[in-house]
Amino acid sequence: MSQSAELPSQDELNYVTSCALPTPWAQFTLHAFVEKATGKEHLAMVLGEIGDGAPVLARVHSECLTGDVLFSQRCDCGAQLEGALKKIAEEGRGVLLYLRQEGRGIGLVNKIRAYRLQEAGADTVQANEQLGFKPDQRTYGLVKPMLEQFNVKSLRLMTNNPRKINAMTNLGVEVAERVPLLVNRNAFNQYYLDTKAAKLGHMMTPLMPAPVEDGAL
Ligand SMILES: Nc1nc2c(ncn2[C@@H]2O[C@H](COP(=O)(O)OP(=O)(O)OP(=O)(O)O)[C@@H](O)[C@H]2O)c(=O)[nH]1
Ligand SMILES: [Zn+2]
Repeated sequence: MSQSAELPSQDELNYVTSCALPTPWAQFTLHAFVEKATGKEHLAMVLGEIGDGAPVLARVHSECLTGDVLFSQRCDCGAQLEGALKKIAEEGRGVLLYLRQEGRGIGLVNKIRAYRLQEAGADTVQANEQLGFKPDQRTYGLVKPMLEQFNVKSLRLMTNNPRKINAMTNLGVEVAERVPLLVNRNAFNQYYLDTKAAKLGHMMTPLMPAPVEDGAL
């Protein structure tokens, strides 16, 4: 996505269709969008009446195929995805946007390259930089037109990432409340989570300054 994608515009996105999506926790409605510039297919999972003006429990989730689908313990993405859907189901109302910006925007193959550099000693930020990328290449401009589709203007946003909250505010999407989403800290991802807290500003307490031991991954 270009910088101009930060500007809210329905012109960037086609709303296509929807279907029922039963999950272990609730039956959501799955909505499909196509980004005009890239052809990328973005998704929204909706539960309950979200267009009534009251702040909506929401997760803006960036694709992580390894964590969301392949059960990777290197990160917290899969557990955050499940945790967010469970919370929405418990309340009976909410939305999860699934944005196709894998690997903080560098793509799946490059993320695997970055993981290999991390096995050689780089942290998650250094690995991106060694590959010539910014630590986080993501943009959130599509969130605005996706939410407009459902008449949602205010979020109770499940995130630990202050830059995501700022991005929403800059788009004109109100974050009425931040809901922490601290799940699945484990031996394989504690250094990654601590690096996110120390270098990317994520709101979680760094506990382990030392890197993962050789051979742990
Ligand atoms: N480049 C890169 N991307 C990663 C790495 N680990 C996870 N990701 C990607 O990071 C994205 C998730 O970002 P996070 O920083 O974990 O979380 P966040 O979405 O910014 O913040 P939260 O809302 O608190 O979850 C997904 O797109 C993952 O594929 C990594 O080591 N390198
Ligand atoms: Zn992940």
